[in-house]
Amino acid sequence: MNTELIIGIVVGVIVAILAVVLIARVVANRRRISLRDGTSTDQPTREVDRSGGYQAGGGFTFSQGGGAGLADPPAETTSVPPPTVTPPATTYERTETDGQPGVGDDASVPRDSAQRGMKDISLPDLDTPDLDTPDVDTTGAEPETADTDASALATPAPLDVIEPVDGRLLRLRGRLARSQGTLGKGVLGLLGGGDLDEDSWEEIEDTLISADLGSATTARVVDALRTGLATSSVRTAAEVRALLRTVLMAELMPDLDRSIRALPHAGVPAVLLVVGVNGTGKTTTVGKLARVLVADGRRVLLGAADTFRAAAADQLQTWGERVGAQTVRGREGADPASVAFDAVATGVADGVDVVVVDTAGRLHTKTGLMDELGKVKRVIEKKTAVDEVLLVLDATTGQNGMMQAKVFAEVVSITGVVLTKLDGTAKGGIVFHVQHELGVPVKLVGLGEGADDLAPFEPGAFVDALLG
Ligand SMILES: Nc1nc2c(ncn2[C@@H]2O[C@H](COP(=O)(O)OP(=O)(O)OP(=O)(O)O)[C@@H](O)[C@H]2O)c(=O)[nH]1
Repeated sequence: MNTELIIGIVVGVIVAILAVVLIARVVANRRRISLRDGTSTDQPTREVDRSGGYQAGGGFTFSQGGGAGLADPPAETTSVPPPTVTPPATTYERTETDGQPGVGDDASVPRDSAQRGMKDISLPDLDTPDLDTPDVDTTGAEPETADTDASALATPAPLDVIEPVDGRLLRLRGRLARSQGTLGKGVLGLLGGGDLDEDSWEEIEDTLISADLGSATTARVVDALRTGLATSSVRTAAEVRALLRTVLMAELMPDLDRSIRALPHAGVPAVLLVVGVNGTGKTTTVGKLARVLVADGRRVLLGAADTFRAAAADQLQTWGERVGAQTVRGREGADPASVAFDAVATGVADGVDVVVVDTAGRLHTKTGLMDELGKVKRVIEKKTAVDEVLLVLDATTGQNGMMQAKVFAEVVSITGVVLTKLDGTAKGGIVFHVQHELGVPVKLVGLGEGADDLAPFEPGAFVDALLG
């Protein structure tokens, strides 16, 4: 046997031994992963921000639409540096006091209103000549019973000063602190707590489910974590955190277009329809969004198509007066579609940049909701396209919120989600769930009752806040 052959055999044996050792390590890692030999999660290498640390780096991004549901990319974008103005403490009446809002049979009647019954909700007569009128200002079209009133800047209320300067999101630090507890600390604690056997993985699954990630997302996250831990040399708390961050980021679909289609196009205003169950924060969100748009130099008109509750229109008008946005409202109990139509017609005639229409979500059957919202959208579209349909979901309602989302998604084509009250829940996981279920991005988050407590949703900042 010559020397070369011997060397070849020796090298081959060494390579084979190394391969066997490597495979054995991977298999062993899959079975048992211990993080004890690294830095413990009890002693994190980075300083934990107990405040929650939700700090989106950028501002709001607006784009041109051209009709809700169109896949065209935005033609123009602009960023608004977030204002730092500290708003006056403003609290609005909570309409639900005895349970979570819902759609269908579980939707409860608000204590302050029962003005409009289901008999008023009928399918629209799309051939109504008034609604087909191309320009309400020249023809005097007045659809149905709208009896609208455009109340504008003439109101005596002083305008809010909304300064488009940095700092808004810094002020929102700490609002997600409770979410961290469950998702971030919970999962990181389990991952770093010692040997990961099947019981540990079940606990991790339970933690993710209880944070409202939903079963499908939870299964994917757990699978990705198991694979990541088995195939990489993750040992320290920092490495575990980095792996969890990567896995959660991937689940948040960071590449989705989260710009708000609020810029005018082809000489007509952008139209945003804001929908959702009563009490989720629709009117508040419309008001907060109007402030951001006005701060960006846009002329904004608000449409109070929530005619179910008189206080809702008052509330919206107050927001409008504070920021200098015109409000078109109807009389109590008026046909919401007519009010929406009048608002959009007024916006077109006045040459505003964006019309934001607030709607009622207080309907007791899915059919009623479908009739009303479908009608509102169709009637607006007789005037111009609806660029954005924002579904407002209350993050504190958890799975009930998901059920609402599905019902609304069946009724109108949702283009974005606003998740409110994230400041008051340990269930931030609904962000993951809702995006996967609806296939539309969470675009905005509400992090408090204050006028400036609305933030653009940024996956990276959100995950960082969850992980602490
Ligand atoms: N903590 C917190 N509260 C919020 C947030 N957004 C709205 N709210 C509060 O939620 C309550 C309901 O808000 P509204 O804007 O009236 O809700 P709505 O969906 O318009 O309700 P209806 O007009 O009854 O259909 C109010 O007390 C708001 O201040 C948020 O992001 N965080």
